[in-house]
Amino acid sequence: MSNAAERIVEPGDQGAAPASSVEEGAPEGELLIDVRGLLKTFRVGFLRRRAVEAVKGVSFGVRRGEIFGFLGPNGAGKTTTIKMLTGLIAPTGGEAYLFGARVPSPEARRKIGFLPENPYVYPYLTPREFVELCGRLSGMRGAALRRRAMEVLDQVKIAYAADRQVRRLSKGMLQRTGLAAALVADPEMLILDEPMSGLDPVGRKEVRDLIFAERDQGRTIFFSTHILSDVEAMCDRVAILREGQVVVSGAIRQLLRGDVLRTEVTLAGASEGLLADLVAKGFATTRRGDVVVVDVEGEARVREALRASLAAGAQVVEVAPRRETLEDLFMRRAL
Ligand SMILES: Nc1ncnc2c1ncn2[C@@H]1O[C@H](COP(=O)(O)OP(=O)(O)OP(=O)(O)O)[C@@H](O)[C@H]1O
Repeated sequence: MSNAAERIVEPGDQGAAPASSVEEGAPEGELLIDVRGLLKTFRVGFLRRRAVEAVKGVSFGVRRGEIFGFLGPNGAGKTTTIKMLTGLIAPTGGEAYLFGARVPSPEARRKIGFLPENPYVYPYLTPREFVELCGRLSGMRGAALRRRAMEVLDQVKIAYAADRQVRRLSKGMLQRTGLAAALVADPEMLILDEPMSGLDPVGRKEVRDLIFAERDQGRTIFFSTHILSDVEAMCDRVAILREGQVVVSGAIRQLLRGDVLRTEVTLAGASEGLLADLVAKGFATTRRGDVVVVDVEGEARVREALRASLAAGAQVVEVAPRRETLEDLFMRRAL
């Protein structure tokens, strides 16, 4: 599929920085992140220097008020791109702008709350001390800082451990402390590198809700992940990265095919004879407990599967149309 709101980059296409980092047809709005043709090559090895092209001409844009997902498998270049955006490392080529200022920009950096991939939190500080320290580094002071620090610790549900030393916290608790630190200075935008990592299912849901709540408060959120369902459930727009390049970007609603791709027909009481007949007719069948699921492509084939099943005395438990998911798109485009 190709439409105006989707940009597809062919492998090897590392041309000059594009004139616009946002795909045609994307909603209007102030561009808070504007990445154009960003490149990063690392030199590795001591005696024989080898080049690792981590980011090979990445472009995308994030508008004010969006939740933007930066998606890609391990090693795709997400963290390297985020490090360049936040000024932690210098690009080898290309340009990136935050709030209209070319990075690295200390003024733009002050408007951002950043959660690194593995937040380093001083082990002998407590979450309260660490978050207050981050607030002080952002110019906050006194009672207002103390109040705000407790407020964000409470928001990320770590207030109960506010005075425990960080070295005694679990990975998920550390992640929450890092999130509180990103929020403390009331930033206009959050840049979160793998915010759900290390969290259990309840923790993931809480962080998802927190991201929605922050967006409702007017914050823009850019986060990286390799978890497709998080992106599908949360993001307005995405960029999918593979081997250092954006392979697909656009609005989730426009990227996913709205039409029915497949239908799953669930049968109870399907005899071995019926299963053999369905397989002979070219249907894929899977036994799940005491039911059988028949995977059907195309409406005419649904009727054929249903006719054969009913004629053989099976009971139809469910007929479920399946639309394209982000996982399907990812498989189609990113692998
Ligand atoms: N400092 C470095 N020196 C050499 N190579 C590096 C360095 N940092 C990253 N890389 C390489 O760059 C590539 C991209 O890594 P990066 O960490 O940006 O990927 P990622 O998409 O964030 O992956 P993950 O989801 O596993 O965190 C990888 O091949 C990685 O080994």
